[in-house]
Amino acid sequence: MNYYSLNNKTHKVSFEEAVIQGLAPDRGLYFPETITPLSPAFFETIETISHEEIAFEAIKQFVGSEIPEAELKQILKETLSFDFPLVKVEENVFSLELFHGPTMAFKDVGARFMSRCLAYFNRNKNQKNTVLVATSGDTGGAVASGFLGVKGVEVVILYPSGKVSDIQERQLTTLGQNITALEVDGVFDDCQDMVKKAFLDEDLKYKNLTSANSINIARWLPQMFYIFFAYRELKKHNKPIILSCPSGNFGNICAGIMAKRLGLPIAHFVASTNANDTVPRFLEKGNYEPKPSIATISNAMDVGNPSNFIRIQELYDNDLAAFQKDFSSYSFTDAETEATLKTIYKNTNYIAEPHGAVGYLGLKKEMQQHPNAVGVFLETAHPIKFLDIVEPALNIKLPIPTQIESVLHQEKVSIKIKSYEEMKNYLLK
Ligand SMILES: Cc1ncc(COP(=O)(O)O)c(C=O)c1O
Ligand SMILES: N[C@@H](CCOP(=O)(O)O)C(=O)O
Repeated sequence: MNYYSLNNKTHKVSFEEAVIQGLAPDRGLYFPETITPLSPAFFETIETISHEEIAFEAIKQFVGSEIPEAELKQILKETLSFDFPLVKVEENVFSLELFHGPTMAFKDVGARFMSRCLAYFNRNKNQKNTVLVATSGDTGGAVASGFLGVKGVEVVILYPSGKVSDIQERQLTTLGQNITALEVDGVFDDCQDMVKKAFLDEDLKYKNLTSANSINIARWLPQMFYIFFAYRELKKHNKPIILSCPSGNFGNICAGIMAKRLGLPIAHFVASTNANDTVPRFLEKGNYEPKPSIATISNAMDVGNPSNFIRIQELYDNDLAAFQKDFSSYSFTDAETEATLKTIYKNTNYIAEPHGAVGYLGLKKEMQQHPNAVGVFLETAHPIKFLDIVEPALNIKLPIPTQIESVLHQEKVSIKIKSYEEMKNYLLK
């Protein structure tokens, strides 16, 4: 399979090159040259197929022959070694819990898949790669865990100082070995801009930089799997499906749209955002006007200029009317989010966290227009990661899961930086 740059469609690379480069030399995101729907027979029997087999069917055309079938299946087996439960929250409303992996964030799947693809491509090479990653909270921890100890790979994580939760910060600053955390005096968008700028920097060419953000197709595409897993469980309801993704950088919802292009019958997508409302404003006014990100209690979605929006526009061929038919986007305040955490708990006993609560709000709003539908919102992280918000809001004490316990008493190690030049100096050292 070839991938083209969204800045120049004549620039094409293989899957391997796209994974190793991360971003195209012209700073464009890579996008698959073709998307071929899966056979109707696959969807007819999906409820009888294992997660690993579903994932293999979904991803194989995007990898092509560059990783042999047996190795790809092994990568998927290791990547998907935990549960993705679909939990009924209320009549016709389900939460797809994506937080049962090693760092309790939905990024675990993409990070584990990408690290294994990179290790496969590097198996006979004597070269080093530097993986750069910008995080607003969760990607950093998942990438740190997914790449820990991977031979020939150095990981550098940029995160906005003071804008991630305590547990998120521990997850990305305490592992050591081949993982370094750079604490940036700025917001997430500054971190993402620094990562993108580094790819164009001739002085850094020899570092073999790649990205482990959703910029990288091997981090982004596996996020399609979740929507297949949800459909596997929801199919029996025989109702139109509404999917709400709590959205920040819009990689997850964009992967959901890819799943629809593969034939998955999702009736409508909802991108639910916090106060960072660049996409809801676009849908309302037709102008894409990014603005600096605003700090909220759903901090991992504090993104003012969502990197994947350009991929979504490509999927709809920049046709706003077609896009609006399939897709809505709503923004919610912190007060609404916190009130919703409380209401869900009071009415159903379900413990959500701020990102999931934003997803729930968007789902409920959209479902008013689809009374015969069944809805699913993504619970993208475990509530423990936001205990400062969840515990006082619900007046409960959350037990500490084992995945989190191990980082709680480790010492934070980070390097504070203020500018691109400081990051570059660190990389050149
Ligand atoms: C917990 C959580 N929820 C939601 C999101 C938003 O996902 P996306 O950036 O793919 O829109 C993120 C960030 O990736 C996250 O970490
Ligand atoms: N929300 C993310 C931000 C980066 O997202 P990505 O999917 O584009 O890597 C985070 O939690 O770090």
